[in-house]
Amino acid sequence: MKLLIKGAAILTMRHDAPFTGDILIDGSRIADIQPAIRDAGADEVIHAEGMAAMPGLINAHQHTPMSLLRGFSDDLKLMDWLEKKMFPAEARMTPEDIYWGAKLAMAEMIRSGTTAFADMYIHMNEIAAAVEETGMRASLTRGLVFTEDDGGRRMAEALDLIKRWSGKAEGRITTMLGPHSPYTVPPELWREVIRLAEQEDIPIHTHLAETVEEVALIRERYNQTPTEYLYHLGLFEKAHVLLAHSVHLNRRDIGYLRGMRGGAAHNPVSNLKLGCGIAPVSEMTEQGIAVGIGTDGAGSAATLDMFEEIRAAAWLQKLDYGDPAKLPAMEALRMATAGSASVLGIADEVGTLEAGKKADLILIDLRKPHLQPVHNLPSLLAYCAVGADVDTTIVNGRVLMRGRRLLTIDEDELLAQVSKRARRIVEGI
Ligand SMILES: CSC[C@H]1O[C@@H](n2cnc3c(O)ncnc32)[C@H](O)[C@@H]1O
Ligand SMILES: [Zn+2]
Repeated sequence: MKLLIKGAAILTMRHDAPFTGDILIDGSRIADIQPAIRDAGADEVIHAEGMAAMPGLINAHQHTPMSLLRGFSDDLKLMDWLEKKMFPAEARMTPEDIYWGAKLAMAEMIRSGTTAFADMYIHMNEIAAAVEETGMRASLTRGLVFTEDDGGRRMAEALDLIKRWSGKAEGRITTMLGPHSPYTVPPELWREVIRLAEQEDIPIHTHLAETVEEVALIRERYNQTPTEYLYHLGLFEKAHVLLAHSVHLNRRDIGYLRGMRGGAAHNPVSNLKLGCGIAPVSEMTEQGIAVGIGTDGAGSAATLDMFEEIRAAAWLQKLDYGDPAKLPAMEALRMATAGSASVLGIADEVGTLEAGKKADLILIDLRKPHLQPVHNLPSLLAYCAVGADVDTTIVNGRVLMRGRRLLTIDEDELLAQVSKRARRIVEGI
């Protein structure tokens, strides 16, 4: 199947300068990308004059089923929010709830231009099934919270996920191991996970240094910063690691991350809403550490619109330094595409628009008052666009949304399932 996109304003992310041109997709990959592609023998043509084409956004840290908990509990400190509200609600979620919650998140992501995401949660078989059906790309992780002995059940589930789903759904699914954080997993289990990750070459997805309370707790327990603690366990040397949040890192901590495989997933809106702080993403990138952008779950972030995150990331760096030159538009867009792809370990395949790469891309309709005139395309996309401006979403060469109509999800059925399940889960909590 050959699909030709004609006349778009193309931002490849490999080069800074946009150009007007055509993109030829053959099967799951980009076959050609040029100012004009003639006689390509395409089965289908999308006329994209007036639209921008860019790589699909990659949400580098998510808990998809938490979309069921959106708006249920806000304005609390992280630990209160997790322990008093989220954990009790999650304990009530059935595998079917997880499936529909994940699908709700995927509908929102496809609608707002996200083509791939990294997810950490429970009941991962149901999430994997939803990924297979919706056509998205995902890195899936069974979250491991070892607050009490569970006889190794959670670890067995984590390994089962990896065995069952790595490389599945036409190669759209990858997997990681997911020790939740330095404060919910004891050192002996961290050692076991790191040993396994090194031995089997499995990446690790974790939360790091999200709050000052976490920093104080790890200081009290181990007399180290959270980053120092994981460094001394050998984490950054032995595995590819996805570090969600990474807010409270000092200069020495950033030094421990230099040369690591993977990188940090910056979650600016969640950090703002939970009052956590501003992650030192400019220092990290200056030190050669890859940084991607994610939303965190909709329970903390509110929406899964990556355009909001791109904007928040840029605003926060400018504010933090009192310098509007910090995190310019192009760099913020690159963070949410190529940066996230590096953190997920899929940068060879996605994150930029290039012949030979997987065809994960979006078309944004610029024919709107808030997106005119087009003086500078990266500036419009980073500072003015919203998820609802996305017209078309393509993953692995397959069109998942066209003209804002979802093609792999029955939204009426989805919304009916979600409303009845969400009410039952939170009742009385
Ligand atoms: C065991 S699956 C993942 C686990 O993470 C919880 N979670 C959601 N948001 C955050 C956050 O910002 N920091 C730490 N943990 C978070 C979620 O509720 C799941 O229980
Ligand atoms: Zn999280």
